[in-house]
Amino acid sequence: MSDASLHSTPITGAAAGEPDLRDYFALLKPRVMTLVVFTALVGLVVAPVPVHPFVAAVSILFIAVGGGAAGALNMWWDADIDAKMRRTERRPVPSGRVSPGEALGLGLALSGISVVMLGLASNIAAGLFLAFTIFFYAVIYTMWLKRWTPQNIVIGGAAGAFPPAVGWVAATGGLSLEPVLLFLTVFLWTPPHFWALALFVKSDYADAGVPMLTVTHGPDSTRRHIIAYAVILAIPALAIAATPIGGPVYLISALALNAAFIRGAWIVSRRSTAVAEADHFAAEKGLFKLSLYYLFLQFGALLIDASLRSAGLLPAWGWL
Ligand code: HEM
Ligand SMILES: CC(C)=CCC/C(C)=C/CC/C(C)=C/COP(=O)(O)OP(=O)(O)O
Repeated sequence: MSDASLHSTPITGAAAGEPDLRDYFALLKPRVMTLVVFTALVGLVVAPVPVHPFVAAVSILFIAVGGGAAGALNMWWDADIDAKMRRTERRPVPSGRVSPGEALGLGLALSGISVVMLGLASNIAAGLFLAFTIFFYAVIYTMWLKRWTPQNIVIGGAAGAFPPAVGWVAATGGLSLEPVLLFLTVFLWTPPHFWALALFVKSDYADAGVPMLTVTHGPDSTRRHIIAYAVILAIPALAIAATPIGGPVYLISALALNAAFIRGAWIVSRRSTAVAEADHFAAEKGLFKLSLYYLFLQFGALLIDASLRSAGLLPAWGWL
């Protein structure tokens, strides 16, 4: 048996059952990927080069397939960790309903298909960028950083931040300031998004031996990190408002959402574990939820400004 298959030995027995299509779909991490794919869609739509709707739809479809492929590779490699955490123990591989080989095969096949199809549908640069993104999540983050350093989320978070830039490259064939700012926004958003959650599922990571910041540096340090990232995040998020893809709707949303996110992070940063435990981590759970609304609404606002612009209702905008 290879190292890799040893690494992802599934639980068998009572927990195991016959797989159905839903198990294979679950390997693609569909819920998390919806937001990833939405950010890629926005990157593609707000780019200054108009894309034929069919090409746009096919490109987004294969970015979604690529994201799913990366999820399957992550679930293949992480089956041993997932088996030790309550949140993840019922996933298809640790529960024994899907074999590690099937998860690996699906991940590799969908990676190949998505990269080639995105390259054909849009351009080679976008295909290569998607391949790099899948590699970054499956290999750099999952196989290397996640088990090695508490900075796993910070560095590995880049994988989840590439998709809007992949969408932009699919439309334009190149990069500029705007996709870099979109990247930075998701990149700096990821640590507070994840650490807020890690504060209330801390014991799970400790049990699985994953060196999350909450485990290695403790909750107080994690709380300070959360407020620091929330404040720095506002810089690229607000800078986008000053570029040609910004607009009044984005500007107002960015001001309101960043203020709300900083406020939520500030409240979390001022709490002790004892206070948090007393109210069942209400503020931490609230911040995690807010993080999801934050990204969805911020990117949604860019779509609204782009629609206003293409309807001729918004003059040229931006000074960056
Ligand atoms: C290294 C980076 C990240 C880590 C470690 C992380 C971790 C997590 C975890 C552990 C959850 C809990 C629920 C679940 O397992 O589904 C979650 C939920 C979620 N994450 Fe992240 N996340 C990361 C990046 C991202 C990115 C880049 C996006 C989107 C742009 C995203 C979107 C979501 C969404 C939409 C949910 C809610 C899913 C649901 O409702 O079940 N995450 N994340
Ligand atoms: C287009 C493309 C290739 C996109 C990839 C997007 C990407 C990197 C998303 C990361 C989000 C995610 C599921 C993190 C979970 O981390 P984890 O695996 O440590 O969490 P877990 O404990 O839930 O498994």
